[in-house]
Amino acid sequence: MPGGIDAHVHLCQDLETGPLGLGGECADNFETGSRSAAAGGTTTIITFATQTRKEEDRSLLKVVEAYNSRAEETGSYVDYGFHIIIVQNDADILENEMPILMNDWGISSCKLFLTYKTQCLTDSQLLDVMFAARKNAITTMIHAENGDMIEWLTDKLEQKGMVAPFYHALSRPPIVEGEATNRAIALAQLIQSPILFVHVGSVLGAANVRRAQTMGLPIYAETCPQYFHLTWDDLKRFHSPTCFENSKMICSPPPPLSVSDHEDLFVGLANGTFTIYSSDHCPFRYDHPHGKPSGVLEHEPSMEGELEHQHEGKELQDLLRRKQGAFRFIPNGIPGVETRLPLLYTGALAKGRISPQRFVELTSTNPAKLYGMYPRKGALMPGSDADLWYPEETFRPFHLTNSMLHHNVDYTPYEGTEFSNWPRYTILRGKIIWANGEIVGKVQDGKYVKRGPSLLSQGLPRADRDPRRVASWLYE
Ligand SMILES: NC(=O)NCCC(=O)O
Ligand SMILES: [Zn+2]
Repeated sequence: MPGGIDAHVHLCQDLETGPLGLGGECADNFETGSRSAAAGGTTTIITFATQTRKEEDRSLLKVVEAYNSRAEETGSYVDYGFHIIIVQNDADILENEMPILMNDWGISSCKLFLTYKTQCLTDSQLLDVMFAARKNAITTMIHAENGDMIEWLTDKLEQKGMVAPFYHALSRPPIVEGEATNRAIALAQLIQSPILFVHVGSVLGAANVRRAQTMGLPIYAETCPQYFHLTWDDLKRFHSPTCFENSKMICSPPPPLSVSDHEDLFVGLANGTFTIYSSDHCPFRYDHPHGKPSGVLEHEPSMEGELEHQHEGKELQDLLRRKQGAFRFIPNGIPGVETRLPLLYTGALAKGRISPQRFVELTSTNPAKLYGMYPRKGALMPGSDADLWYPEETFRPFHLTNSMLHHNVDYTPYEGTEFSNWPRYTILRGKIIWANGEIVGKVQDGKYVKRGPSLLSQGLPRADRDPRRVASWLYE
């Protein structure tokens, strides 16, 4: 199969993923994250360069340079690129720097947030950035959750003492994604802009996407393994519902309520509602004070009467065993770059839910087309990069343990899950980098990928272009 392209990987990133934009420390750098990608059959990753609202981050170009130097510091086992996360609607920057991002850096995608206090944009700010992106053939990616709903519900849950990790999902019921996808679709429709929803995790979100697609709007959606392999029950997997260890399963949007949601989402994988399948690898350690334990350490009531120095090793683990913390302070995100392809193989392809062709589209060809890398990437054709992965022809299923993985995270949400296949070889531009369970590539093998415009968003949408209904006149 063509090498996997994982278009949603957080590495070396300053992550501010709590409802108030609280940060956690990203556990993987380009060395460990790309090593994990290679071992899971992925040959290209697109990671994030993140603007903040600090004055020194006004320039998007400076942000990209800084993130690129993080990649160059260690090197990468697989090819890599960046999406730019934009959190300001600075007119000068958008006008002057977007063309340079596109033409000089080959960064043809930006990500915007409808949640997280430190990142989220208002509707008019969203329109500013989407409009600028559209004019530069840059694809807009949207994290679609209604931040105000989340914050309001979080406050109410806290007032009732419902703060354990298990309650994280109650602060983000499906309507949170439902409202935000609807709103972003309306904004995109208004200014005739293509958008891609990242990590769609609810049946409601998927239905909104499907309805927009049926109207002929250029709306695309990404989904991720956690929405097919975890449910709300996994948020109480460890010991008791109030146990802090359940923070290991916290990501946003949360896993769906039940396996019947999985079945509905599998339909979206098969019928094209979902364009791409990425990991949203967002790694936090459980044994690190700036990883998941922030959920206890940042929560004053949990820390009342505790000694200040209880921040490392066994003492930290002991604290986590005793305290439930509060989900508000737990960084959102779970690891998954290595398990992405084997999980889709096991859960969908091997079970006949999707065809081999669809598998390749979701994991490689469509991300290449969507993010301007096709046909260099995402295809087995003369002239394409020889990026491949080989599933085993006959394979004895096994149960995963975290020690088998190559990331720098001390757990996997899929501990104990049975896998019915795993890559025997991963090949990057003709060079074997993973063979028979061993990394055989070098951390300098990966190269930066300069991307072009999206192939999926070229041309105006077929939907209504009447200037009395939508602002098509903007482009005249
Ligand atoms: N998805 C998630 O829980 N973490 C990644 C950061 C984000 O929310 O975009
Ligand atoms: Zn996100």
